Amino acid sequence: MIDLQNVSIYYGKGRIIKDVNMSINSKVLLLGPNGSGKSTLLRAIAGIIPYKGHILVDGKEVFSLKNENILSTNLPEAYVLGLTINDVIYVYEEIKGIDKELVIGMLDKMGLRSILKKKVYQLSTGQSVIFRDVLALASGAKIILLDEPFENVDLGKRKLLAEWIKEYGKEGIIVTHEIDMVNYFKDLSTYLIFEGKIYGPIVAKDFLESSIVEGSVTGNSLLTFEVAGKKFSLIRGNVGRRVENLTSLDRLYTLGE
Ligand SMILES: Nc1ncnc2c1ncn2[C@@H]1O[C@H](COP(=O)(O)OP(=O)(O)OP(=O)(O)O)[C@@H](O)[C@H]1O
Repeated sequence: MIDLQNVSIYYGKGRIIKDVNMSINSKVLLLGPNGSGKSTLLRAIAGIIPYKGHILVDGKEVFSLKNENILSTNLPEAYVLGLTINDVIYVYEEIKGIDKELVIGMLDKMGLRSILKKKVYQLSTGQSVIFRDVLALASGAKIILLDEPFENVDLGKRKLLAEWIKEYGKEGIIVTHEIDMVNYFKDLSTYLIFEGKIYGPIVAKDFLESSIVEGSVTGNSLLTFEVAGKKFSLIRGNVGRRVENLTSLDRLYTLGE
């Protein structure tokens, strides 16, 4: 269970995350446009950056969790040391107990067995994203935080990756700014983030099937949110612009009627 209580995050004097409260005990989507604070929030939940308020993971403040409970797939040491993918898998198996056969099997299914002998810095951007996704998913972790897991991943590989994301880990947050990808997760609860404030949850299917109108709509509203001082509502039916037809999230709040 991830419990955020009055969480604010600052970079210098700028408050990027603004007094967020949310409780998560399943897998959820976190959607928001560029710069809205998605990665910042995820980093704080992972215990990487400081925050104000409380972030409790299964009742414990995230800062107090020991390193061995947390698996990061950032791999900076692997870059510096010139490790191969095989080396990294070996190290994670020895130290973190990840399922080596599962990792290799997943890479195989992605058509990426050939990367095993490559050094981490030799991977293409998409290969690197897939490898890090696979490491996280095969880690056996109960809670998995994924920041843009589909970025630079071929369209043909996205479906399989989405299936694994649904299958592995009991709880977690999947961050994306791609509305298209929400189609793979129609049953999941979805949170929206705009200008550091969280709105939701709304079921992903309802989100896709809703229309956006400007202003606060009572009665018919699935979710109301605020961007730059203006209120917008997601409503059922085909009154305004359908969310599923939008290509990107920044258009969501500029299309109010
Ligand atoms: N280290 C930092 N120092 C100062 N400001 C930062 C730092 N990292 C991020 N920011 C700022 O915080 C805001 C939120 O950034 P964040 O990376 O969390 O956004 P995001 O929602 O993940 O965006 P994207 O979809 O583009 O990845 C942005 O305005 C960004 O410029």
